[in-house]
Amino acid sequence: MNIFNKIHEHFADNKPFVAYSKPNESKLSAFFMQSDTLRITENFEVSGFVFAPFDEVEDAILFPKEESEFYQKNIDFDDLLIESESVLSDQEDLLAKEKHIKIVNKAIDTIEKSNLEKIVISRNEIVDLEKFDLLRVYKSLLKKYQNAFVYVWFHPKVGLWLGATPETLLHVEGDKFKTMSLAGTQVYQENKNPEWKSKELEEQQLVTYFIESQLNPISFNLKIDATETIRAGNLLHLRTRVEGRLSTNANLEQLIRAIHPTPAVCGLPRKSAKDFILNNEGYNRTFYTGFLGELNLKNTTNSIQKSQLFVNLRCMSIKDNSAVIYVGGGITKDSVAEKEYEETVSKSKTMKTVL
Ligand SMILES: C=C(O[C@H]1C=CC=C(C(=O)O)[C@@H]1O)C(=O)O
Repeated sequence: MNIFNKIHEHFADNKPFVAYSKPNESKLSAFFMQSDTLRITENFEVSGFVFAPFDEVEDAILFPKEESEFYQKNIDFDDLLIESESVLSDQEDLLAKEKHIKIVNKAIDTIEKSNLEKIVISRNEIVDLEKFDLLRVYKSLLKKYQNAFVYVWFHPKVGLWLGATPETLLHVEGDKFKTMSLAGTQVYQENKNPEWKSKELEEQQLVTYFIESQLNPISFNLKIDATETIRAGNLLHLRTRVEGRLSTNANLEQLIRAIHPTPAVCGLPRKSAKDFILNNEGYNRTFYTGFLGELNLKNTTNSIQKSQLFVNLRCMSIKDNSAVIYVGGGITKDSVAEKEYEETVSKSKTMKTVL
């Protein structure tokens, strides 16, 4: 059966599934579950697909490999036919703007008066939908964001999520791993070379330093590449790739817990930034800024176990007839609250343009 029909059928039958395409791969993979029993993983030792929340005290949901039907298909996403997209009216919610600016100002104030260097402040935006056609929206995401990890994830007891994230949390194969420091944002402009200000350069550098210092005790041969500009839809970010080998006395769980959540989604120092977020954002991020992806799947060519995890950014959950879009940005002492709000507006367009 066509993989899209299978997604449609599974969703109509209210059964759990996930479908995804990895960055720059013309391939769609999917796990289809027969049972809707909610499975979780605490130590990341099992094989399957994991969907983990921002706050590690909440459960990471697992679609176990052995309980799912795994599908994979090569698809040229350029060839996908998409019915015309509806145009959403772009009305600004002034109350939401005021609220975000207020929290950002509080974060700046707290940074100035404490040892906090960075806090990622986010908000959610609810968009009413006249109708929601899952396949149309998912196909639009696949076609539009081919260099992202593009997914649709559903569990009847949890909800429906879609996203197109530019950020890798971890790729692990045997003892080799890769990760990245991704932060700093500006709107992409055609034929214009990006210029980065010190606020963005420092904000991203903090993430790189954090990753390096967290990985040093559990790895060796750590290699940190030069920082580059990457495009993610209508935006540009700063990215530094990091790779290394995991020490023999360390495991995947330690690796994940060492770097999640990075200061690209939480802040620095991690614990105080997280406390600030939980006490001030005023909503539960749930799976936004968590991570998701393949966990301990066997590479068919060399039998080595492989995990490919991505940070859940540029995402939305769908509830009844509305989309909840999640957006945030890194706040430092040099932030200007109004600009930070504008940045979240730009980030919300990644999802809004496909609705
Ligand atoms: C927190 C988000 O983005 C992160 C990733 C890239 C750039 C970011 C920034 O410039 O603030 C954020 O750290 C988001 O998209 O909601």
